[in-house]
Parts: sequence; structure tokens; C-alpha cells
Amino acid sequence: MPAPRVLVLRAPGTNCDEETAEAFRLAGAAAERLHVNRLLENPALLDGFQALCVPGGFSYGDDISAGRVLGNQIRLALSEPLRKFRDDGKLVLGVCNGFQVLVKTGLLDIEDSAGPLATLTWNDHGRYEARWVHLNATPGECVFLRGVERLELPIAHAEGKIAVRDDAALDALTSQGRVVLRYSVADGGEAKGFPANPNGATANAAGLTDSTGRVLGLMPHPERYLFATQHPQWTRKKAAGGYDPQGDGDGLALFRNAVSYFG
Ligand SMILES: NC(=O)CC[C@H](N)C(=O)O
Repeated sequence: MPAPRVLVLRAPGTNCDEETAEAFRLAGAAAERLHVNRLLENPALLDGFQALCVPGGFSYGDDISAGRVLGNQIRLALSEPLRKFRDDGKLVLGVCNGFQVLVKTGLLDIEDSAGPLATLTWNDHGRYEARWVHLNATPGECVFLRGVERLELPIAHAEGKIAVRDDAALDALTSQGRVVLRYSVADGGEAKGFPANPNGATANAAGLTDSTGRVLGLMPHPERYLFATQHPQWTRKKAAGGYDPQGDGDGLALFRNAVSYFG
């Protein structure tokens, strides 16, 4: 199988593009970083790729709100080609700021006739929060999370709270299996507020998929945990036994799943 080609989109202020491209390469993809202006000049460049990733960072300085400017650029100029991209069976991943961007593009299918079912907004405590969290996955149709049950990953965000509009919107999203990642306590039990839920997200939601399962947006950073030794407690875990320092970090599974989808 030829390595799937992944476009890692960057814009002014993106800062996770190198690591994210490397994560896809480690998983067996051919990843390329591309400035959004190149794509705006020539949307047909998308035809050469099987997956698109909007990585983390501070695109356009988080001006107006995080992801808004890049999200608007994509929504206004690239909606049609990207919808076709997804409907052709290709994959789209948004990590942290990339998720904030995806929410604002409309590509996640989280709108109804009354407007957005959910959005990303400021953490409840109003501060930037950067640390590790525990997550439960309920992959359903989500390609990136196939076979994943639990994850430990870093977060680093200020506007990372998934705020769902109302109970009916939450029912709609949960009944369609769209909330595929939830913050949990360390043993996998339900998070009951801060700190297990780091931002006050409705229903502990940390990641959403679209209706096809081929678009995923998540606030935690899978590209920051590719190797076992990236875990802050890897030496203690190794001493306690059952932790292989040569092994994969939890985040690599998402990139491997993306690659094997094309296998
Ligand atoms: N790590 C990131 O992608 C940061 C996202 C965004 N700039 C925020 O602070 O919410």
C-alpha cells in the first residue's frame, strides 16, 4: 500500500505542525506541512491528499476567539472542496486549536436549524491549563479511535470547554455517538468536575466526531505522547513494572488508525 498523503495545514501562529506531521510519519504516512495561503490560492491541492490535519497552536493569535479567523477562511473559501474531501472517504483531524478551527468551519456537522449544537469556549476558571488528563473513548464510527478505550494525554488550552447548547442538543449529540472522548478520573471512572474535567466541558466531552466518523476534533494533544518516555512519570511507571519504556505513547494509536484506514 502506498503511504497515505497527509496535509498538515499551518497558518500564522500554528505551533504544533512539525510534531503532528512527525506523528503521521511515525505511523507510516507521508505528511506534508502546507500554509493555508497555498490552499486558498489552489484548493485543488487537496486532491493529492487522503487526510487533512489542522494542528494545534494559536492561529492568528487567537484573535476574536481561538480558531475563528482560520475557521472563517476555511468556511468561506474551502467549504465545498472540504465537504467533497470528506465525502470522498478521506479523513480530517483537528487537534486543540485545529478542533477550534473545525468547530468554526461547519465541517463537524454540529449545527441544526437553530444554530450550533455546541461550541468551544473559555475554560470555566478563565485560565490557560497545560497538564495531563485521563480520557475514556467511545469510538463508535470514529476512524481515529478504533480499538481505543482509554487514553492519557496532555492538554494545553484556554478556550477548550466544549459547551453544548442545551439538553436537547446534548441528547442529539450523544444519541448519534458524536461525543467520542470524555475526561475521566485516573481509573476510568466518571469525572465529577475539576480537576478531572479541566475546563468545565458539558458531559466531560473532550472530542467530537462528525456524522461520518471520518472527521474528529479533540482538545487533548495526541502528537505529544508518541513515545512511552514522553509520559512525565515514565521512570516511576517503569519501576512499578508493566510499563515498557520502548513502547508507544497513547497518542500514536490515533495516527496509526488513520494510516491503517487506507490499508
Ligand atoms: N494548544 C493549543 O492548540 C492552544 C489552543 C488555543 N490557542 C487555546 O489556548 O485555547
